[in-house]
Amino acid sequence: MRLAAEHIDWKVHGHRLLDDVSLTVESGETFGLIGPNGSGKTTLLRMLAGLRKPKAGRVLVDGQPMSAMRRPDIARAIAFVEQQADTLDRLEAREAVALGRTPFLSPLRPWSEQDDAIVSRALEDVGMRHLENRLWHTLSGGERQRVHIARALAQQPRALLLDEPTNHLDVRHQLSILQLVKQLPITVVLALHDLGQAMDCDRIGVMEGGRLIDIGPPRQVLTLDRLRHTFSVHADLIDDPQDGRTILRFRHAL
Ligand SMILES: Nc1ncnc2c1ncn2[C@@H]1O[C@H](COP(=O)(O)OP(=O)(O)OP(=O)(O)O)[C@@H](O)[C@H]1O
Repeated sequence: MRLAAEHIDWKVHGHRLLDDVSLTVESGETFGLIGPNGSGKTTLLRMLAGLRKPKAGRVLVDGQPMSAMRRPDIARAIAFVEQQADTLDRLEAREAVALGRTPFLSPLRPWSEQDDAIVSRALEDVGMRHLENRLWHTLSGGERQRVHIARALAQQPRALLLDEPTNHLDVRHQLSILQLVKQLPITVVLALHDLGQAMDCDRIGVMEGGRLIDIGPPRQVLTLDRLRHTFSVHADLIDDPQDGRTILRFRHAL
């Protein structure tokens, strides 16, 4: 699914949080959104997920204005894993993931074995099958994060939006979740703080003060100048002799 933002503005109390943001994420692409704290990444993701309507500009889903789409159609097409996702206190992990099937259920289309299989697969994909009967409040931060991701996967969306998905994860799960989402044949937009992880995206966009100031392949965008001016760090780019890939080495804050 192709997801686009056209000249999006968003203001709160006269303070402009998004300023004329235009962006197209192609079908099947893994797109990383990076930028310092407060630069507008979450706000933009919420617009792309249809949770907020832009004050000016529009969001397009396969060329169709999102504002003309029905809510259930948006819910079936786009899954969003937020940074501070809801607590699901009285639910077991499996029940929480099963919520991802909600947009597909109706009196004419009740819960089926197929839904069960999709939920099991999603739990498997995030390495949470063995904890599927655990109550939400007994899960660790990283386990909860993986349940949220599984719920989004169970939705079988055509676009998956993730706000700092690796935040609470240990290094093994960071790598496995990123590998997993990158392999998905769907459109993925990730807000990321780890610029090393951003290096693995197909393209990245840089947010600064509510504006999308650069967009392109990671190596082209993450220049030493960009790291200095937008992220206020002094870094070096080092080529890994083993596979030729670029490693970021952060030296110090400016
Ligand atoms: N409802 C709101 N009212 C006022 N200010 C808001 C509101 N929502 C967000 N902001 C402000 O808008 C700016 C952008 O916030 P946003 O959460 O989109 O940034 P971000 O790039 O995702 O940041 P982070 O990396 O810290 O998660 C911040 O300065 C934030 O304080």
